[in-house]
Amino acid sequence: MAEHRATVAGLLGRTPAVRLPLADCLGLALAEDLTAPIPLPSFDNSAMDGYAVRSVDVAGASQDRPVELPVAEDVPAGRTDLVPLQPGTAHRIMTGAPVPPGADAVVPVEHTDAGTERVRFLSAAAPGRNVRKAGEDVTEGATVLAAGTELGPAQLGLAAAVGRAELAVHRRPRVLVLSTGSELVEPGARLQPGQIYESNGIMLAAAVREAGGEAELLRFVPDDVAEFRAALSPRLSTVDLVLTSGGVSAGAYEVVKDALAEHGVRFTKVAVQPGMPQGAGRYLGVPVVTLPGNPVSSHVSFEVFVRPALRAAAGHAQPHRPRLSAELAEAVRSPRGRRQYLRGDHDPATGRVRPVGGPGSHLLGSLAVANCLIEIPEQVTELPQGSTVGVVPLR
Ligand SMILES: Nc1nc2c(c(=O)[nH]1)N[C@H]1C(S)=C(S)[C@@H](COP(=O)(O)OP(=O)(O)OC[C@H]3O[C@@H](n4cnc5c(N)ncnc54)[C@H](O)[C@@H]3O)O[C@H]1N2
Ligand code: MOO
Ligand SMILES: [Mg+2]
Repeated sequence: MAEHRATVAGLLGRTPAVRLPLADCLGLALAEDLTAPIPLPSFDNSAMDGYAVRSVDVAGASQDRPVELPVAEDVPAGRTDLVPLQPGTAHRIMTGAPVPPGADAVVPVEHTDAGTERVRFLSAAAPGRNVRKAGEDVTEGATVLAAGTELGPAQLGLAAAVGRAELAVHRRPRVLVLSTGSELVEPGARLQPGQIYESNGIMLAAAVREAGGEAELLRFVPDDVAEFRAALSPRLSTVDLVLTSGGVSAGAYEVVKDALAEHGVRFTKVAVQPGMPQGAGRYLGVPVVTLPGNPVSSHVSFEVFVRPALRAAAGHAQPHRPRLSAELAEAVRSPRGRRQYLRGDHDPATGRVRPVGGPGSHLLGSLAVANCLIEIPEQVTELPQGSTVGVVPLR
């Protein structure tokens, strides 16, 4: 299990760094430490709409004994010429506008009569009140995001706030998803007896994209070695990974195994259920991971082996999904010797998880209503209701 995971992870190198506009960086991993060329805030500014004052000038002001000052300047946000505040005067100031030199507090407009020529203060203000100090959030030169950080909305906002228009990020890994099987038919077409609709390709391509990769999908490769190689070869030069589904177990017509084993791709049985038959290696120099064809096996083994490897290749410092502990809502049994990934319904509110569907790796219906995988270790055969189990939320 751990060995196969390491093999798959070892196949993929980091994708190169590229500079992209911020709007194209969502979900990607930073390829550089982001430092702040300016502090944040970049200048002392007002937290409130009101009046900038010297706190000593409004000391003792109250509802009953207002203090009145002349309004010498009007400072909206965006005003760039800073006029110092003279003692005994006030500047009308708006939220985000620069606090003038000489002022040490802002009195909110609600604590005044809102005058424009002269203003009456109905309360005092301690020094520093409602002033957002330069650098109190981010100091100039500080590393604000480390390389490997996933760029979400807040991280992109911060990059813009410190003045960056572009960032160096790892480009998305390019994955060719190739589903094999002579029984597979395009969804929407008429099914002959013995045929099924192709579903792994669309599922795996979506999983690749969800993991942060780019997917090219090739869906109807028949169980024929020559046709399989012919489909694969012209695409090898443009992809970082080939991900196949089907044709890897023990029967006849195992097209993936038959086409790739002699080229050095290693096929093994991994002590995991679902997802036992696996293959990994290089075909003509290009990393290949071969997933079993049963839909649940395909999905789960993508989650367990491929997703973390893809995310690590894309530069993510945290390639794994978070793993939680939860309380089993019902007892489970598990065969010895293979780590089980049961499909589960996890309720974060109660911390309880209930297995959904059975262990069969064709049970796509129950996979689709599950929101997590429940991990049962290899040596565990029975767990009573109320046991603590590891849970990997899938969405
Ligand atoms: N004698 C043995 N038989 C099997 C073994 C074994 O060890 N000995 N392992 C079983 C396990 S476990 C799995 S998992 C499957 C893996 O099979 P393959 O990877 O060879 O996949 P196929 O035989 O091509 O297909 C299996 C199953 O999945 C359906 N399938 C395949 N591709 C798609 C697709 N793109 N969309 C929808 N459904 C797909 C296919 O029709 C089969 O029903 O082998 C067991 N057998
Ligand atoms: O490993 Mo198979 O994936 O048990 O169904
Ligand atoms: Mg097979």
